[in-house]
Amino acid sequence: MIFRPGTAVWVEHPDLAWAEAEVVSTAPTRSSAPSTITVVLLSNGAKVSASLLMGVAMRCSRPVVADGRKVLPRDMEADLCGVDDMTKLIYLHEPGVLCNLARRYTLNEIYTYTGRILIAVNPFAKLPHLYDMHMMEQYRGVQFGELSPHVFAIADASYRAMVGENCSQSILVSGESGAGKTETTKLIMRYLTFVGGRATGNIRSVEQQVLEANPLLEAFGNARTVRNDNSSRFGKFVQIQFDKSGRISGAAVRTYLLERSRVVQISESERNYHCFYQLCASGQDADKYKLAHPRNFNYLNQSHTFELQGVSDAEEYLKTRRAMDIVGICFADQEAIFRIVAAILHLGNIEFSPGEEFDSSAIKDEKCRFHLQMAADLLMVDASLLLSTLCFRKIKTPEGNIIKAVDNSSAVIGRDALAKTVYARLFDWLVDNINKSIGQDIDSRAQIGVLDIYGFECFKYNSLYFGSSFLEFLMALPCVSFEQLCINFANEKLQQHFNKHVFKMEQEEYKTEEINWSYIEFVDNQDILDLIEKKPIGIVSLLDEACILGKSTHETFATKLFQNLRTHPRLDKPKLSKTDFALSPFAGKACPVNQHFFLEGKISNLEDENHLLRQKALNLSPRHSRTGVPHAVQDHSLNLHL
Ligand SMILES: Nc1ncnc2c1ncn2[C@@H]1O[C@H](COP(=O)(O)OP(=O)(O)OP(=O)(O)O)[C@@H](O)[C@H]1O
Repeated sequence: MIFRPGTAVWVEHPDLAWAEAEVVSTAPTRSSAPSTITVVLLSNGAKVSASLLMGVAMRCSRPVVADGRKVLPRDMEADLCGVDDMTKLIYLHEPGVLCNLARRYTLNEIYTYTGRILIAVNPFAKLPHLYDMHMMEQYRGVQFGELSPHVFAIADASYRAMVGENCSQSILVSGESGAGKTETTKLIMRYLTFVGGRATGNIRSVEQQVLEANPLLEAFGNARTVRNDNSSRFGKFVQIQFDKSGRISGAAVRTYLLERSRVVQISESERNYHCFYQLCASGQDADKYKLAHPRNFNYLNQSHTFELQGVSDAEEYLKTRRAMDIVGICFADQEAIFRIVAAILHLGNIEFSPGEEFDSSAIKDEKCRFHLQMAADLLMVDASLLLSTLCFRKIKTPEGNIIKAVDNSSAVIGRDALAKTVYARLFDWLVDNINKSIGQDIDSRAQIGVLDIYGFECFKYNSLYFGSSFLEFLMALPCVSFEQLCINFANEKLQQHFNKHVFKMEQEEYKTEEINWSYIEFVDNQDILDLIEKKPIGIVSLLDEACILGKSTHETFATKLFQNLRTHPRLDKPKLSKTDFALSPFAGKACPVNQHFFLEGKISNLEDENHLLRQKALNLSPRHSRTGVPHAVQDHSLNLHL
């Protein structure tokens, strides 16, 4: 593209993302430097700062100097109402796409296609006419693309492909927190039950059953974040199964990547999982488990947000109980579930002080002893055994086991690891029960899977792990956890799947069939996948190795990482740090900030879930049930073989 005076352009803008502009003049280009051009903003830019545009002060309608690389061509003849498929745009670049979506959004058109991909812009308003029965009737069996873009069209296309090609289908719903993934997933399920509804009169439909299980999944898997009061902190794959005649015959819910770190660590203005607050507000049940206001519990009071606007936790508690009834969880199991929730809160209040011996720990005071006793009683384990499990570790050697005391911070890490694991197992147990209630068809002919999973998370800093000494710094960050690495890795995998099917395989086929086509360039992210997962030298393998070696530190890990992978184009070493490393993910092109994985404190902490808990497995065995805890709960949540 040659920019001449008068050329219509988009110019990157610190507040608006992109602003409409027109080229005034171009500076002479030297081959070594990017050309700079002078443009005039077309909008009233009185409040716009020009600091990002080469730092030159800018005022309304005055020419500004812009970095030539941040100026993109603008289609002057683009339809003011936008186009329903982005592939019709003359310039398919970021400002073109955003402008098209914005134009359509102002006309209440929240859906737009990009080929077979549907982009949904969250309306944050109820649009019942978009999803009523009449709308479903309209989209039924209609060729994709014939009607306006709609989530029902996607669902219909996959249903018809499943029936016509006798082949299972998947729909991926991705986006950042609050984008509307869960709502979209529900709409897809509603449409699928509309076209493939079970021909049974009074049996609750699968959609109803999956939806009825939602309050339960949400109570244990959703939390308030800075972006969404009811953010799902887990990925979900709903499989709707169909029989020979295309009728729904069963369903299953699989969950992924529950954000375990949230159980023990929350940022300001966020909340822990809803169930903790619900139980604290439950009145008699809270008294029974010696619970009080959330501000009294370490796992809840790291943030000062205890309530949600317009939500009564006491009422939500009753709804959760009702959902448990619907899903068929008996009263005894329900009691056991909430005992575990209460136990986790008490566990979090167990604090340690230095023990008498060097590098040892002991329970801090009488108050902590009370919480220890409560946690042990609720988990039905021996209190002194629980304490010694937290304050000592067992090291296996060829000569036999060695029992070694651990210092305060290690005891805290062990405590938190225990809380996270107990919670994660409880969540898995709930999902298993929901699946039993919905009923799966193991003989189904084909299925449609809907994957609702968080998109790339790009915070200023994503932490790989942290030591307690680092906590204050971390509290200031929007969100930090090892899980972000896993989430982004999962998204890289999905991107690779997409690349493989949309670009690689398609183009291979053209080649085989000798079809004349022009090769489409795409960013292949295989190299970032290799960087993370390749064995024996990849980030995960090196981390595993560091965890096995007891003496690893962040420095030794970083040294090893750069020794082995320094030349990898996706790995960067920030200049001013010995322990940071930065990855350039697939989505990094769109993110101004690379993801930094801080490695501070002790890397041996990385043992937490795996190694340390395996150690504890040797120490802590559950006491026999005194009050007849149901087997199912013992199997899945109390008897954790810690
Ligand atoms: N199609 C829609 N129509 C109306 N409102 C919507 C729609 N999609 C989303 N919303 C609104 O946006 C809110 C957030 O949506 P949702 O919970 O689906 O986001 P999400 O992408 O699943 O977020 P998270 O990843 O944090 O769980 C919803 O509670 C709802 O108010």
